[in-house]
Amino acid sequence: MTRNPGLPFDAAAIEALHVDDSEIERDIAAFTAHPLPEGRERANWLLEAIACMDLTTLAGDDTPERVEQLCARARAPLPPTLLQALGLAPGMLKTGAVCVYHAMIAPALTALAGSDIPVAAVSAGFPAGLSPLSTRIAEVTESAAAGAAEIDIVIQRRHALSGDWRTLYDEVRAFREAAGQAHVKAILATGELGTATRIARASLVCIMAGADFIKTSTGMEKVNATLPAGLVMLRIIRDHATRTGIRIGFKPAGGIASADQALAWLMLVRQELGEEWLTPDLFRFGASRLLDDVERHLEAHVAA
Ligand SMILES: O=C[C@H](O)COP(=O)(O)O
Repeated sequence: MTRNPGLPFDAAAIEALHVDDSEIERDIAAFTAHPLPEGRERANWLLEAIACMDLTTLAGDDTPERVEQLCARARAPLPPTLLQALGLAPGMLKTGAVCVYHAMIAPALTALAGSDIPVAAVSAGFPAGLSPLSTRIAEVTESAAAGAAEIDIVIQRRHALSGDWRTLYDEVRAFREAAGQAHVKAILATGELGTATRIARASLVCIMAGADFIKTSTGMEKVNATLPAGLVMLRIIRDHATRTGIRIGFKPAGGIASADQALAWLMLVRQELGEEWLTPDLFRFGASRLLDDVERHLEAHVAA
């Protein structure tokens, strides 16, 4: 996975960003008019969705046993018979990562020992990001020290809502430093940011501050991952890659529970960034329920 070195804070570049909400809605309407892949192509994309999935459990009643079961599923996401029917050898398919709260990092690491599946931990006051900055930084430090290879930090929405981009930049930069060698995914909570321009600016600020990935949502907002918000983020990632040559990852998360939703996200990323972005290094789904529906659709494909 590539590391984002970040850029110095650039107020002028942030203020210069304006995105027309109606233009985004229009572009999404045109995109959704295209049919989704069918047949074997559809099955192949669904397998890619599994490989790019951060298989997630973020519940107050999580236990080590539940996390062990999740990790077993991350190692072997589909039943052997289905895998075989799809032409894949045992062990050829795994999820991109397992995503848990800090308290579940240790059981996840134990359950994933010997595999190369990374543990991602949500952090920085997840899901609202409203605890003191020192507490949020310490949480990131502790999760990295506990062995999380990826840290999903949430931004404090009020900085974006009030246009305090410097404070947002400084905080994400501090999380980046606290994460050490771990990769940082910055969660924007786009459903709470209100406008396309704000989503674009928050995306750019997190990228400037050194986020390796930008992620739509925590899964806990009233509005989670939406295609219009995703489109805005993808275009910021594209512009950044054009200007700097640095590839930032993208993680839609929250409410993505059906195979058709997953396919739509994959096709949107392919349209905006190209197929080279559709690898676990640059693209992840954050999802707690998606795998069940993807499995059902693959079973139906094999049975057809
Ligand atoms: O980061 C991942 C999200 O919390 C997952 O949301 P979900 O439970 O709606 O799939």
